[in-house]
Amino acid sequence: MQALGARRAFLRSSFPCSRSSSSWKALGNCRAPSIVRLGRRGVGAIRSMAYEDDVRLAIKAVSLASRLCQAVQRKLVANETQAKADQSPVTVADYGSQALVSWVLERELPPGTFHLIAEEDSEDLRAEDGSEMLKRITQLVNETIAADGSFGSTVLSEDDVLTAISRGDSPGGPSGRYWVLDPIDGTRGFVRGDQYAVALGLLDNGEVVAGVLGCPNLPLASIAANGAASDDKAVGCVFAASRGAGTVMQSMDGSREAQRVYVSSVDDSKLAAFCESFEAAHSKQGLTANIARILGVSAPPIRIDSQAKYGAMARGDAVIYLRFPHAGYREKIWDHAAGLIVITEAGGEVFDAAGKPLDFSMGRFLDLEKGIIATNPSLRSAVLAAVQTAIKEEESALKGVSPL
Ligand SMILES: Nc1ncnc2c1ncn2[C@@H]1O[C@H](COP(=O)(O)OS(=O)(=O)O)[C@@H](OP(=O)(O)O)[C@H]1O
Ligand SMILES: [Mg+2]
Repeated sequence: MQALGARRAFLRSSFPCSRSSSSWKALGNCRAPSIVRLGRRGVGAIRSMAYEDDVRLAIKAVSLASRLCQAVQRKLVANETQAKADQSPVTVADYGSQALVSWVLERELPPGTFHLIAEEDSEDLRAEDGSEMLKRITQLVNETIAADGSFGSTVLSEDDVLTAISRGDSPGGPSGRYWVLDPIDGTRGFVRGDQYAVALGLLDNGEVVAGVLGCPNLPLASIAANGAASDDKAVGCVFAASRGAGTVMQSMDGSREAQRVYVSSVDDSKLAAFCESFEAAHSKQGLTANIARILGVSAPPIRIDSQAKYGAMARGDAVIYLRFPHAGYREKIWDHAAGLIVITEAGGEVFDAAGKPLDFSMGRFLDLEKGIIATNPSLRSAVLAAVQTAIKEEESALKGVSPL
């Protein structure tokens, strides 16, 4: 059995102290919180300390998985893609990412406390024709662990990899702690060579309390549609947030220090930029264009795959996020858990088309009213009103009657 002291020692050796002045870095100072340092942040800051170790561990797990994904994306070969039952592409990286995150969390968390809700399962890999892919995944996982250097001479067997992937089958629910993982969110973007995210959230009694987004292909510089093109071409961002502690962004390779990021405070919707899914099949782009028209938004939409959108918005690249899946689609909690807290801790709000908060307490799915919206508090009521007007117009058009 692993002692808690040993776990803390691992986390500290994995995330050495930093000299940054950001409040997040204060959490990494390897000292107990003092009442003086908490200052006016008060109870919020105290609550955040409850998830300090969890966030460090999540950053470690997501960073490892992001490195595996980045390596695979850079040399993606055709035979590493197979069709899932729903026809979306799944690659060795999806499985490798899930295996790594699951393995790291299980290894470091106190025994009996690890529960994971994750997108992939191991069924296809256990079938006879999955054996080549399993071999390749195991090799990738072991290469990533060896290159990291902080796990000694650990080597995972194929069985270890299958077990780690299978751990993601938790049903979730309203009580207890659940980790929520999308090992590659935006698989289509990943395969296309565009944006994707490794998204890991933590639920405590049905609420998202911490989240980390690894965005290996996202530029560190702003991608705002109307911003000047940056000379900074570096990519690879990690966003981390926990309740009451704010959101930070750091570079994936550790070359740039973590900095606090904030949702834009723009309060005139005409000056707002909005982001949405890259894939028209994933969100109604006609509806979002109408919402933008009602709001007077003139900037073109920023279309990016995955929860990289939430990360980009958390640092101010866009101030409105709109997602309206076509009829019949049920949202999964792993597509929004990490992104939600990255946005809310950066000062934004996330809600559905009825203005209600998202409910993560009902298992693997979110049941919500028609869509997901994020923006800042100043724009909330205008955006919600525009969404509701546009939905009414859409419904009327479908019925062939005037909305008035
Ligand atoms: N039909 C349909 N409608 C709505 N959403 C769907 C649909 N199919 C898939 N998905 C989910 O969308 C996830 C990708 O997120 P985005 O839609 O934001 O990105 S993208 O535009 O697809 O690139 C994507 O996440 P991954 O499966 O992890 O890639 C899916 O969970
Ligand atoms: Mg996803």
